[in-house]
Amino acid sequence: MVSPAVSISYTPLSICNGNNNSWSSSTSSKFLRCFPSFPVSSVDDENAIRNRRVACACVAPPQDFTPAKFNGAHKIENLSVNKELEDESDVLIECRDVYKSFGEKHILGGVSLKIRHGEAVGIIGPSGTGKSTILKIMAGLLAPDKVLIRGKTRHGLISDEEISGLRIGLVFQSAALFDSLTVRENVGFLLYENSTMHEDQIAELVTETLAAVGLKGVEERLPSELSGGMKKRVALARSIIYDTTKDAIEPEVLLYDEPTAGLDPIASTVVEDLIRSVHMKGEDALGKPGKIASYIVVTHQHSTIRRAVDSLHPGVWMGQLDISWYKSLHADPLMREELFKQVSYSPFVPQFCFALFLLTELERLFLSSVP
Ligand SMILES: Nc1ncnc2c1ncn2[C@@H]1O[C@H](COP(=O)(O)OP(=O)(O)OP(=O)(O)O)[C@@H](O)[C@H]1O
Repeated sequence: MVSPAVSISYTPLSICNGNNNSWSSSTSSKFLRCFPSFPVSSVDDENAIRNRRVACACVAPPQDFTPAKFNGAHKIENLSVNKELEDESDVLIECRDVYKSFGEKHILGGVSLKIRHGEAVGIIGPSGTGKSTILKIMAGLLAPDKVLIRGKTRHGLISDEEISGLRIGLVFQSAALFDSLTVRENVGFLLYENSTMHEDQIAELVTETLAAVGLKGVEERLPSELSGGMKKRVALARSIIYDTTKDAIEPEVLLYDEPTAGLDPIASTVVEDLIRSVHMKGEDALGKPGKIASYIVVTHQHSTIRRAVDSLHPGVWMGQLDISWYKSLHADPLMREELFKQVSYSPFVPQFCFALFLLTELERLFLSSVP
């Protein structure tokens, strides 16, 4: 299993997205440039917006954390260098310098990220910055313009064959159920189409999988007869069902695109807890351990960050779970406040929090002075 240690400077999943960036090829050194650029770029806010630059903060401290380590930039560099020497064998997906444009619109300008085994990672950022796009690229649904994507055996553009090297599930923002198919047919779709399993076997497995996400007796309903929250749970069930007649073909990585968008707080909580429960560190509604090794959640909801990515348990902060936050320089101020609030709850990172807080306040002061 994974090395849980994550330092401020190390980026288990780091996005730095900017057309103008001049990072070097090493992931860690990219982040070193990215992080200090946070307040500096704010000085050139117009530029930052034009370049759609997304800065990232990775706030889980390393295992051997002592507050003294977060005294200054030189410390951050040292930590980063240490991490660079670490074993990379637990990296499930690595994207390096992913570029994507739609016509004249440059959406991703050199995004780099790593997903390690066991990580639960959140991605936040304003609308239109390419969060869904990067998920689709990772899932192989979109071809990037220029890229190096590594997923176990996978290099370059993703093909079906290569995907078999790493099993990825994607839960779409809209649930994306087939309206004319029943819940059973939706959840078992892949198995009906692609497996040698008998129909009764699939039906049984569908019922079991639905029960794992807390849904019972809805197998024969149409999607139009479900609430928004139920649809999301059906979509989740569809993404975690797998052919039990084969060895290990359940997805290893699940990508959630705004899984709680449009849900009320209670329905959101249910989905957030489900996301946790299907992770290998969780337990599903039937009490079985989850099978998903790692997941990424794109979200705009504070509660989802808190519940599905960041549980403020000290263990989390000590590295049982890696947490990354992405934030835009012009991000939703509430989201940013949430980030700092959560960070500052942690007794382990007071100095880092204080530094971030100061930087934010400085940036805010500067922005408020811009006419
Ligand atoms: N297939 C496509 N063709 C053309 N433009 C696209 C396509 N997919 C996405 N875009 C554009 O790319 C940009 C980024 O889209 P994306 O959905 O990745 O953003 P996002 O960060 O996930 O936004 P949101 O938070 O609103 O979901 C948007 O401006 C969108 O219009």
